[in-house]
Amino acid sequence: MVAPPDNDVLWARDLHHMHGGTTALTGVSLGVREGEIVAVTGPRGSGKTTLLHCLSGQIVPTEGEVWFNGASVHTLSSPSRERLRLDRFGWIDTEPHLVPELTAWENAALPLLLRGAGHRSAKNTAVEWLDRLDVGMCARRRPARLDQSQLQRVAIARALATTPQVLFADEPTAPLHSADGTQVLRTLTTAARSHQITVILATYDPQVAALADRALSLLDGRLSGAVPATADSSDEESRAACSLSV
Ligand SMILES: Nc1ncnc2c1ncn2[C@@H]1O[C@H](COP(=O)(O)OP(=O)(O)OP(=O)(O)O)[C@@H](O)[C@H]1O
Repeated sequence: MVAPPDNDVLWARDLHHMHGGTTALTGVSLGVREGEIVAVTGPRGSGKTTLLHCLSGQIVPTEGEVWFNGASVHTLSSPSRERLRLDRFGWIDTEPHLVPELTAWENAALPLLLRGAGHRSAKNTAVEWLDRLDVGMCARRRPARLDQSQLQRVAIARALATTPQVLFADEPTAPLHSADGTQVLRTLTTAARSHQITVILATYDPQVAALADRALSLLDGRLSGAVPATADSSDEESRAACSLSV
């Protein structure tokens, strides 16, 4: 095995992955620096979700290596990968997947409680993040009483509450309408920048990718291009505006 470069928080070499008989990734290599926001773009079925699952240790690639902070992930046992995900990574899915019996703040506090945080401190942190995501007023409501946008904001608060070293987001704004999705994403990227959280963001939407520092493009499981994401001046303005409150 070849050790990764020192300045990459995440590094993958020659990833191949098969789902049964379907090839999902073919020879993908990449490095991500600490605090970087990287968009993984590509059409449906191009391998974005599979790449995020391999990088976050949810699945072990059929071939290839994944390294986090200079340590190999692909050789870890399943419980060690689970521990790594709980301690260092955050995950935002397309669907929020909240626990229906818990209130919004209890959902947002859950990863902190699983890490052993005290009840009061976990609640305070969860409520702070709900406030930042404009759903503080929903803190005591259960998921059944929240709309789609509020549910996804709670899921994002839950992912950010632990201040993960790397946050993986798989089409996080797909269920939201365009303006709401853009606003949620700007809040997420601004929060990540101000807390030095590395973000790997899968999206098929070029406007979403434009909020990242850099975009990688997948096609049929292969990296087909790496381009600097082009943020326009209104994005820069909104980043500055959001940084005041997040
Ligand atoms: N669990 C699975 N079983 C069988 N094939 C799968 C499975 N998951 C993904 N695939 C296949 O692997 C390929 C890559 O899928 P993947 O979900 O990673 O792509 P994607 O770019 O994230 O697509 P989408 O945007 O639709 O989620 C596709 O051909 C898909 O049909």
